[in-house]
Amino acid sequence: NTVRQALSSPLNRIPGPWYARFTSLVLKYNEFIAKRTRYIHALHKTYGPAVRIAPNEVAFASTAAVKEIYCSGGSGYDKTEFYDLFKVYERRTMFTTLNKDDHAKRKRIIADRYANTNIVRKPSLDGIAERAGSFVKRCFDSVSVSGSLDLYVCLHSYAFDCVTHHLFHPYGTDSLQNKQDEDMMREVTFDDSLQNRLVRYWNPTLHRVFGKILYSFAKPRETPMADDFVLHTSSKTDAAAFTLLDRLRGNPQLEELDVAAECLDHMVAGIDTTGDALCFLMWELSQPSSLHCQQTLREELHGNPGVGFDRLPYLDAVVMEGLRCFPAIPMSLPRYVPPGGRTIDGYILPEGTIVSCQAYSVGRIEQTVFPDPDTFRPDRWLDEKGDADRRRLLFAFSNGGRGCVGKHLALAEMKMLLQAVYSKFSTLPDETMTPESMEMSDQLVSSRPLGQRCLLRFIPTTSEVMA
Ligand code: HEM
Repeated sequence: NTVRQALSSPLNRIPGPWYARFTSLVLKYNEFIAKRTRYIHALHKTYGPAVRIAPNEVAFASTAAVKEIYCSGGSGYDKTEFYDLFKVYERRTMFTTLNKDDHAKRKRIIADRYANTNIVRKPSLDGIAERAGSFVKRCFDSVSVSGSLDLYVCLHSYAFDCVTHHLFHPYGTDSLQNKQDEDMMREVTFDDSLQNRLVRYWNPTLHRVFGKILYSFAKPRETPMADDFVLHTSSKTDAAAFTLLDRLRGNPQLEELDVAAECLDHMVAGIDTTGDALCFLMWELSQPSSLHCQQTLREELHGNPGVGFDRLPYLDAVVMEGLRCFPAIPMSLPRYVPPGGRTIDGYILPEGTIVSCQAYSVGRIEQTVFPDPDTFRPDRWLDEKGDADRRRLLFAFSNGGRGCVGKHLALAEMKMLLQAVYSKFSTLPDETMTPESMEMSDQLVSSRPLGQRCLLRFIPTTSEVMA
C-alpha cells in the first residue's frame, strides 16, 4: 500500500532524493543529530528551490513560495501540530495557536506592545541602553581580569535582561550582574531536550511508554526556575505601562495561567534568538576575513557620536547581513496546505501536505538577489538597486501575520549592543576557540553554536576605556 501510494503521489513531480518518496527516516535522522538545516540546504543546492524531503513534506526557498505559504490571506497557511511541542503550562499561546482565527484573537491583544512606536519610547529604550552599558562593563572587566569574555553566556544574559525588561519592568532580571538570574538564563539556554522532544513529536505513545528509559539518555525540557519566576512575576499588578504584562493583565478574556504562559513564551522566544544572532554575528565580525567590516563599522560609530542606533546605515547593513547569514531561527517553519490544495512554484500540492521554507536557504538560494551568498558582505545592503528584493527575501523573522512579533525589539537590542561595544572596542577570537565549536547545532526551530561557548578578546580603542 505504501509503495502504491508512493508511486501514485501527485508530489512525485517535485525533485528530490528517491528515498523521500517512501520514507521520512533520512530527514528524521538529520533532525536527531541536529543537522536538519544543512541537510535541507544541501538538497536545495542539488535539486533547486523546491525539494520533496519526505513522503508528505516539501521544502521551498523562492520568493513566491514565501509569499504564498506565510503571507496569503494575511497570515498564511495554518501551523502543523509540530507547534504542540512548544505549549507552555499546557496552554496555547500566540505562537502555538494553529489556526488563523485563534491566532488573530490573541494577536489583537498583544501586537501594540511590540509596535516600533512602543519600542522606541524612552522607558523601553532606557532599559535596553542600561543593559548594553552593563554588557560593556563586562567587556571592560574582561580586559584586565581574564583577557577574554564568553560572549555566548553574556549575550544570552543581555537578551534575557532586555526581554524581561520589556515584559515585566520594574521586575526584569539582571543576569549580567546577578548570579541567581544568570543561573535562570543558563537553565533555559543550556537546554538539551532536542532528542526527547523529537521522540515525543514523532511517536507520543512510544514517548509515554518508554519515557523513563528515554530520560536516562535524552532529557525532557525542564525549566523550574524560569517557570517559578514567571508564575510569580506575572501575578504583579503594577508593571510599567509599556510592558506586555500590563497589557495582558488588563484583559478580562485571559486567565492567570494564560497570562503566565504568554509571558514565559515571549521570555524564551527573546533569549536564544537575539543571543545567538548576536553571538554568530560578533564571531563573524572578529574573523580575519571580516575585520575590514568591523573597521568600517567603528569608523561610522566614531564619526557619529550620539546619533541614534536607527540612523546609522552601516550598522543597519551589518545587522541585516548577520540575520541573512546566521538567522537564529534558520530552520523550516512547517505549515499545512489548506483544503482544496494549492499550487506553489508550479507544483500541485494536495491539501494536508506539509510545506515550509527555511531562512538559511531563503537567504542564499536566489543568487540574483544575494550573489556570492556564502560570503558575509554587509555592503550589499547599502546598494539602492535591489534593496526592496533583498528586504522582501530576508526571512530571519519570517514574513506575514505570523512573523516575529518581537522583531523591532530584537533589532533595537542588537543595534544598541553593537553600537555600545564597537564604539569602544575591537574584537578578536580567543586563541582557544575552534571554528567547529561555532558550527550550527539545530534545536527544534532555532540553532545555536555547537560548543555553546564563544570566547572573544576585547581590545579598547578609546582612551576613555583605557583610563
Ligand atoms: C534576532 C532575534 C529574533 C529572531 C531571528 C526571531 C525570529 C522569529 C521567527 C522566525 C518567528 C516565526 C516562527 C514560526 O513561525 O515558527 C518568530 C515568532 C515569534 N517571535 Fe521572534 N525572533 C527574534 C526575537 C524575538 C524577541 C526579542 C521576541 C520577544 C518577545 C520574540 C517573540 C516572538 C513571538 C511571540 C513569536 C510568535 C509570533 C506569532 O506567532 O504571531 N522574538 N520569531
